[in-house]
Formats: sequence, structure tokens, C-alpha cells
Amino acid sequence: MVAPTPADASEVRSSPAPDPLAVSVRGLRMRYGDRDVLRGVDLDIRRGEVLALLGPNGAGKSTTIEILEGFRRRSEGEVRVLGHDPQYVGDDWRARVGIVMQSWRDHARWRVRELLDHFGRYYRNARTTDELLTAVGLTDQATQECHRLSGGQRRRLDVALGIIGRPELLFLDEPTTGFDPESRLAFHELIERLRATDNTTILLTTHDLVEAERLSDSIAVLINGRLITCGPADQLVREVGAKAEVRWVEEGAVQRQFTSDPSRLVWELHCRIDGPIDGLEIRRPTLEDTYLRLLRQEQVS
Ligand SMILES: Nc1ncnc2c1ncn2[C@@H]1O[C@H](COP(=O)(O)OP(=O)(O)OP(=O)(O)O)[C@@H](O)[C@H]1O
Repeated sequence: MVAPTPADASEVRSSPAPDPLAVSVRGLRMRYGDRDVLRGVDLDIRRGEVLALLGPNGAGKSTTIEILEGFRRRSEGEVRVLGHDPQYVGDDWRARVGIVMQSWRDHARWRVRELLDHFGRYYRNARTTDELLTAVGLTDQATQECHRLSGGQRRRLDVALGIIGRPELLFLDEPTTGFDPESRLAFHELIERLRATDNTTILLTTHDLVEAERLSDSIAVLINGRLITCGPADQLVREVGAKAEVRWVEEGAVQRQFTSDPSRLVWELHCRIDGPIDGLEIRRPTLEDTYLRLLRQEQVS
């Protein structure tokens, strides 16, 4: 190892610290005609973080992602993705970003292996086709024409195309739509590997709340073009305060009560029954309960 010269040392000292944020969004607005679809979204995603963007149909998730990908011009706001404004980026930036869009790119007559070989040539440090086929479980379909793949297999091919260039930042817009449970599990393991081995930052949208909870560090909820909340799933569950369900059997019948303080209810039951509580079950609120409660609150307000 060569010791740095004083000049090298000063360079090391003066080089700026890497930006800890992969994505930074402030005051993002999008208007289609006279309709406001995004109404002032602020969002940060740290490098190496997996963030799940949740929201009902039409909330503006794909619009947000397409703006971050540089495919859509925003109406207002500041957006930085990997240190750049995605409206003004070139091929070098594009090579650092992986994209799995909602709609499938049609390469119907291409064979799976040919397609992956072809796109791999665009990247300096592409994954090999065999590595990709194994990663997404399409080895047996390698010589098949794309139009003969099932819906779930096509989606897996999309994922393979998204990670082909070892992206620093990966956008996944409803990646597991149409996956069977086994492929879904394999996909989850793939995302966990990408994150553990490559420190890939991932922004994904999904309507599957179990998937969101399993894969992400943070959950952001977009409703009517506004980001209602953002944070780790357990924090959201605590903050939103959906109620726990307590069940027990009393006088031969199943009883059920929703409460924000289940331990107090159990204590009261214990005092009243004065003995063991038959069939006692406590179901803590899930991310789904929390999300549905947020949706209802927003519809009422
Ligand atoms: N090009 C467009 N022109 C006009 N309106 C659009 C356009 N693209 C999207 N929209 C509208 O913007 C709103 C947000 O759409 P978007 O696709 O971002 O929602 P989403 O949250 O991704 O929904 P989903 O969960 O159904 O995919 C919808 O009402 C949609 O109809």
C-alpha cells in the first residue's frame, strides 16, 4: 500500500461526504389539465433503504415514480435522485437506476436469453444472463419466446431487466402482480439479497401490505396526492393507534372487543371472571388495520 502524499491527503480531506439521500423530494406537484394529482409531496429515501409507497388506486404512486425516473415532467417542486434532477440527466445517470414499470415492455418475439443478452450489452458492469435467469427463476424458460411466458413469468423477466445493470437505485412499480406464492417468496428473497449484498436503494409500490411490511424499512402512504405519513411499519402502527382485538369465551359464547389498551381489558376480565380466561386471544393491530384506518380518516376529513 502506498502512503498518500500531502497533496493526496488534502484531496481526501476536501472530498465532500457522499450524499446520504438517494432521493429527496420537496413540494412536488403534478397537474393533469385542471386536476391536481400530486399536491405538495415531501419525501426522503436514504441510501440503502427500502421504501414501500402505499396508496389506493389513483393516489398518484405511479405518477410519483415516473417523475423520479425522469419519464414525466413535474408541474412544481424540487426533485433530486442520486444527486441529480431527473428531468435533466444523461446515460450515466440512467445506468445507475433500474426500473420495473407497471406496464410490460413488449418484446414478444424475442427469446428470454436473447433479450437479457441484448440489454446486458448496454451496461459496463452487467450481471450475466445466467445469473439473472437463476435470480428470477426463469432458467427453464431461457429459450422460450417472451409472448409464450405466463403473466407472472413476464413480470419476473421485467424484474431481471430492472436489475441487469446492478443499479444503485431500483424502482419497482407493483412488481409482484400476478406472482404465485412461490414466485412471490423467491422475489422477496431476491430483494433481501440485493439489499444485503449490493446495498441497493429500493422504492417499491405494492397493494400487498404483508409484502410491504416484510420488505421495507419505511412505509409511505399517499392518499389523494398527499403523503399522509412515512416511517417504519411498527412506528406507523403505534402512531395511528388502530385497536387491538381481544377474544375470549364466556358463558359458552365467543366474546370480542376492540381496544387500544388490551392489557387493561385482560386484567379487568381476569378480575371479573376470577380465574383463567377461556380461549383468550389478543390480535395486535396489523399494518393493514393501520392503513385502512388512515384511509377512513382521510375519506372523512
Ligand atoms: N397521463 C395522464 N393524463 C391524465 N391523468 C392521468 C395521467 N396519468 C395518470 N393520470 C391520473 O392521475 C391519477 C393518479 O394516477 P397514478 O397512476 O399515479 O395512480 P396510482 O396511485 O399509481 O394508481 P394504481 O394503484 O391504480 O396504479 C389517476 O386519477 C389517473 O387517472
